[in-house]
Amino acid sequence: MTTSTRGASKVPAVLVLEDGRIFRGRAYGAVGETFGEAVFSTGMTGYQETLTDPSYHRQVVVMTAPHVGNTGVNDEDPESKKIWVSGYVVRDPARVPSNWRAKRSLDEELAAQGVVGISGIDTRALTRHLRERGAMRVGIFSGEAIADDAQLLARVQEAPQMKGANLSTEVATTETYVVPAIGEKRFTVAAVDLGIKGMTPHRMAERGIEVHVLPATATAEDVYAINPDGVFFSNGPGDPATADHPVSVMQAVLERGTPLFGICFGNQILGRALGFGTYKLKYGHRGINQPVQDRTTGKVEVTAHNHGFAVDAPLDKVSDTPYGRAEVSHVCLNDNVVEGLQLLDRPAFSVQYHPEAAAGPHDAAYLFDRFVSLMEGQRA
Ligand SMILES: NC(=O)CC[C@H](N)C(=O)O
Repeated sequence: MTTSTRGASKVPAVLVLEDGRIFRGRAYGAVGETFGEAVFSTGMTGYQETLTDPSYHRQVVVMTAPHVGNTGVNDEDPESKKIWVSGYVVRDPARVPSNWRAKRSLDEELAAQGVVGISGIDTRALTRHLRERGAMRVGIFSGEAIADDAQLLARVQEAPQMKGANLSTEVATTETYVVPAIGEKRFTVAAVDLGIKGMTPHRMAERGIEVHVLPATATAEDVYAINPDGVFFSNGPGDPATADHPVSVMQAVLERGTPLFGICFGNQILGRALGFGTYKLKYGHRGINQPVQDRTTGKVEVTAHNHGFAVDAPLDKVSDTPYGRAEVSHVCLNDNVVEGLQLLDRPAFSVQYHPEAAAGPHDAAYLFDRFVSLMEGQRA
């Protein structure tokens, strides 16, 4: 393991928000420039899993935890093959990473993957700004990329918006691959990859499921070609209002009544498939400490979130949909945002948060068992 002290970089860097607010600090990771949607994560641990979550594609993540990089980077925790965040913002990077699994420092890893970051800025003030004004476009510029403030601001204002962005095919697999069941194989699941995290098929494999991970462009024929016991729709980046293709595939699955489970983007797609709308939250939910109530049991769980959009469905009544009755099964106790949906007449449900929870609490792991029960029910 190396003990790089690059965390104390002297290269100047500047962060420019689209509304003109500017923060000055030092380069962290790669030196250069980057653009994205500024969002904050309240997770105090699990930065490797955050960085490698494909749902963060085109987002610049601000860490509210003041110390980042303390445990370095290992080869076991990534959720995908690369870092997906488009930029990274930290208050006080670790100078000397220390952990028995660490292979290199976070600063080195960001630099090696060409991810531009900034450190040494007041992340608390930045987070409060985003919470008050809402998530917005941002640019980070370091070293020679720094120019006149007005020029940088103009470039940030030209960057693409997250609203209306269709991004799944930019992050998903292009070839189907199979994650084998661990132990005895009990079920086959077709998982439509819209930006899937590695832990999700793993949580299924642990329950005897052989998971066929299909590209985001998979058709209903592709799904049924593997003769699945259940169909899964993953998390993923972008605006669910653009996900017309997965919505139509999901409608075909609902039509046939195959057990169906969706996570995050998958929940938004179920919402749309049932005829509900989706909308952009002011600043979203990102972190591993969000309280959610499972209204089917009354239990409250602490959960991992990463979403900037949400489903617009009534909380207080059962809705009639083309696929039978549907209800909101889970709700966020901070702000009453819809966190889960379930059908009452067909074996289908979804959650807006992350029961695979890496990093994070394991309170919601029971949802994978619910999916298994639906598949068992279908066989009985
Ligand atoms: N993690 C996810 O699947 C995120 C879904 C969607 N891109 C959102 O921001 O709400």
